[in-house]
Amino acid sequence: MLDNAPRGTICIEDIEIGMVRSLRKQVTDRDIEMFAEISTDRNPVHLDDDYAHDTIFGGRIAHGMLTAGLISAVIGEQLPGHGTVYLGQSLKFLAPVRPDDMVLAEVEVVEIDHSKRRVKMETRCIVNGKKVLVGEATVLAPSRKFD
Ligand SMILES: C[C@@H](O)CC(=O)SCCNC(=O)CCNC(=O)[C@H](O)C(C)(C)COP(=O)(O)OP(=O)(O)OC[C@H]1O[C@@H](n2cnc3c(N)ncnc32)[C@H](O)[C@@H]1OP(=O)(O)O
Repeated sequence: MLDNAPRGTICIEDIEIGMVRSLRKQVTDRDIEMFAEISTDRNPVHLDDDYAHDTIFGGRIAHGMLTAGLISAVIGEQLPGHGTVYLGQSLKFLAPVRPDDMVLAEVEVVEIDHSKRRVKMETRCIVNGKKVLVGEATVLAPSRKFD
């Protein structure tokens, strides 16, 4: 399930420190199976109940990069939005995301370099009020001058 968050582009000229955008998505078994298919990462901790039961997680969990993909979606669809180029992203996976967890993915602008059109953002994913992923993104933002 995806929020009906506004889509589009916020150009570098309109981006301000402290701006926040987010989406909510429930991570389903189907998402995990599709991500395994697309990425070819078939680690049984994601796909095999019996195997996952005997791990530190006690059950299947989502791929970390699937969760991280939700950050990419906020950046590419909302802030800055369409036309953004991802330059870098750090990630720390702090807690597992389990099938059917509702993930809130959030990005917050912390630094803007207008001369280079670069924006740094704190990025985080939250499940039931707990941070499961944190990191920092650097992006090249679209500009009205290059429309
Ligand atoms: C490749 C794929 O197929 C596999 C995947 O995608 S797996 C899915 C993605 N990963 C996860 O879901 C893991 C989520 N993380 C966790 O569940 C926990 O971090 C952990 C179980 C791995 C460790 O938790 P815990 O044993 O409770 O560790 P502590 O909280 O006690 O912390 C101990 C120190 O380690 C530091 N630390 C913990 N997690 C991270 C992290 N993700 N990145 C960096 N550092 C981490 C923590 O700060 C503590 O440090 P300190 O200096 O001792 O205070």
